Amino acid sequence: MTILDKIIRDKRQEVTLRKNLIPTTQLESSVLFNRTGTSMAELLRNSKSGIIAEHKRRSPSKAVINQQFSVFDVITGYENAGVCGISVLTDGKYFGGSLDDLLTARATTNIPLLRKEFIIDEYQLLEAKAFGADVILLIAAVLERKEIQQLSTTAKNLGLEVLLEVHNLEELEKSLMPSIDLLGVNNRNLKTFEVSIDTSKDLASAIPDEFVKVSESGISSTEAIKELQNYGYQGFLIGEHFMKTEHAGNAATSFIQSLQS
Ligand SMILES: O=C(O)c1ccccc1NCC(=O)[C@H](O)[C@H](O)COP(=O)(O)O
Repeated sequence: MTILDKIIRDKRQEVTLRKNLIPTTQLESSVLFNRTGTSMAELLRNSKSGIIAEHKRRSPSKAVINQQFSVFDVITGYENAGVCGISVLTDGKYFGGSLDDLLTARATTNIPLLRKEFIIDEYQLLEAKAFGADVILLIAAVLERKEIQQLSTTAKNLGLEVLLEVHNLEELEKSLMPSIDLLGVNNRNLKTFEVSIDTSKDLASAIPDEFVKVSESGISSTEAIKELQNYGYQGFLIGEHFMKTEHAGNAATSFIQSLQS
C-alpha cells in the first residue's frame, strides 16, 4: 500500500465521521457559504510572478517543516509578499492542517484560497465553501474520470474554481474537461516522493491553452520558475521552500522580488 493509498483510506473514514458530526444544512448556513471570491485563475493569467504560497506544517515526505508559525503570521506575510493565491492544507493526520486553518486564513486575507485536501466526496466541497475556500483541488491519481466530472461540476455550481492535479500523461488525458479551471502538474510522485520539475516540462505541451498551467512541488529557485514560464506555466505552488525558513512571508517576499528583478 502506498502512502497515497493510506491517505485515501483514512480520508474515507474521516469524511464518514465528519458527515455524522456536521450536517450539510449546517455547512450551507455558514456566513461564508454565499461569499463571492476573487478568481485565482484570472490573477495568475495576469501576474508576472504567479506564486501560490502554501501553509504547510508537515508532510509525509519531510515530517516536520514548521510547527511554530501562526496561521495569521504566515498568511499576512504571504499577502505582503504579493502572492496570487494561498494554499492551505486542511488534512490533519498527515499534514497537521485543519479547516480551522482555512477559516483563519479567510479571516486574514481576501487573496484567493485553495483548500489543499484529498477530495473524494461532495461533502468536502460544501466544507470548502463554508470555511472560505475559493479553489478546490482534485487529484487525478485517486479519482475516476466520472468522479472528476461530478466533483468538478458540483464545485463550479458552488462558485468554486477547480485545480486538477496530474502527474503523468494518462492522468492528464482522462481528466481534461470544461469544468476544470487550472491544470496542475505535481512534480512530486505521490507514491514514491521523487521530485523533478522535468515532470512539468514533459507534460506542458499536452495541456490545452484554455487551462491555466500550474507547476506544483519541489520548486526552490527563481531559475526554475523562469524555465517553467518558458513552457507556458503561469502558476507555481510553493510550500516547503517558504515554510522551512525563519519567516515564511519574508522568504516569499525576497523570492518574488528576485523573480521580478
Ligand atoms: O508533500 C508531500 O510530502 C506530499 C505527500 C503525499 C501527498 C501530497 C503531498 N504534498 C502535497 C503537495 O502537493 C505539496 O504540498 C505542494 O505541491 C507544495 O509542495 P512543496 O513546495 O514541495 O512543499
